[in-house]
Amino acid sequence: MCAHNMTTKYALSGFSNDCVVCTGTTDSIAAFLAARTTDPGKAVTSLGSTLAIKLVSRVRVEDARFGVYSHRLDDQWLVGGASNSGGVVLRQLFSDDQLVTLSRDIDPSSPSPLDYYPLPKKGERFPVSDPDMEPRLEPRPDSDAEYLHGILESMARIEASGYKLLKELGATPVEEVFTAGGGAQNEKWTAIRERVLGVPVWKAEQTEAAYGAALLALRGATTGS
Ligand SMILES: Nc1ncnc2c1ncn2[C@@H]1O[C@H](COP(=O)(O)OP(=O)(O)O)[C@@H](O)[C@H]1O
Ligand SMILES: O=C(CO)[C@H](O)[C@H](O)COP(=O)(O)O
Repeated sequence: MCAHNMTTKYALSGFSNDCVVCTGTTDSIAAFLAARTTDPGKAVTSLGSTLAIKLVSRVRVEDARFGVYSHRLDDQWLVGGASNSGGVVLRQLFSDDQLVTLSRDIDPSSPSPLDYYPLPKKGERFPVSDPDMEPRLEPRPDSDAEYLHGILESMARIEASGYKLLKELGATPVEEVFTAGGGAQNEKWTAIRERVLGVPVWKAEQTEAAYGAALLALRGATTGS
């Protein structure tokens, strides 16, 4: 983080001379910061266009074979990765209104027998790094609600594989997950994920990454570090 007073050059663009500019961060780190959790074992899954996980760990973990990397978070580490699965696949198949109405017919306590690997196109980054992986979204049942249930459950399995992989690579095991992004609105999906992950899963109080970016800017502007 850093903060700089705007120079005359930028003031010419319409900003005042004392406007403070702070450098930002990526969307999933910003979403993590928005959730305001810092204890080891706490994590934030961002269910936006993609599925990104960030776990607070005492141990730094890096493994390019699986698309796993760490960012420093004060004296701890934010470890995780980003899957190409996520909301963009849902948008290819359903409108946001359909996601709401179809989800009403899903019983999250009942595991879906459908096994997919939902990707928008060829290629996965994490928890498997495979540029040639093909999307798997067949067979499609007659019922759209059953189809959505199978897709949400399959994405939950990808998320669970991600957290399991981080543990196997030496990260602090996940104990609790907060959710950010558009998918956080879906309570049925949250319940499915809680069953599949085996740890408590909550919607974060602030689900917008922009809120985390604003917190970061506040810290940069007030401490200058
Ligand atoms: N009710 C819902 N259930 C599950 N996913 C949803 C729902 N409503 C919207 N989404 C998904 O949320 C995504 C948008 O979330 P957002 O955080 O704005 O994504 P991003 O900023 O990464 O593009 C869309 O891809 C959409 O499929
Ligand atoms: O897929 C993404 C954006 O579309 C992810 O948010 C991004 O790859 C995650 O990056 P980082 O881990 O550095 O926050």
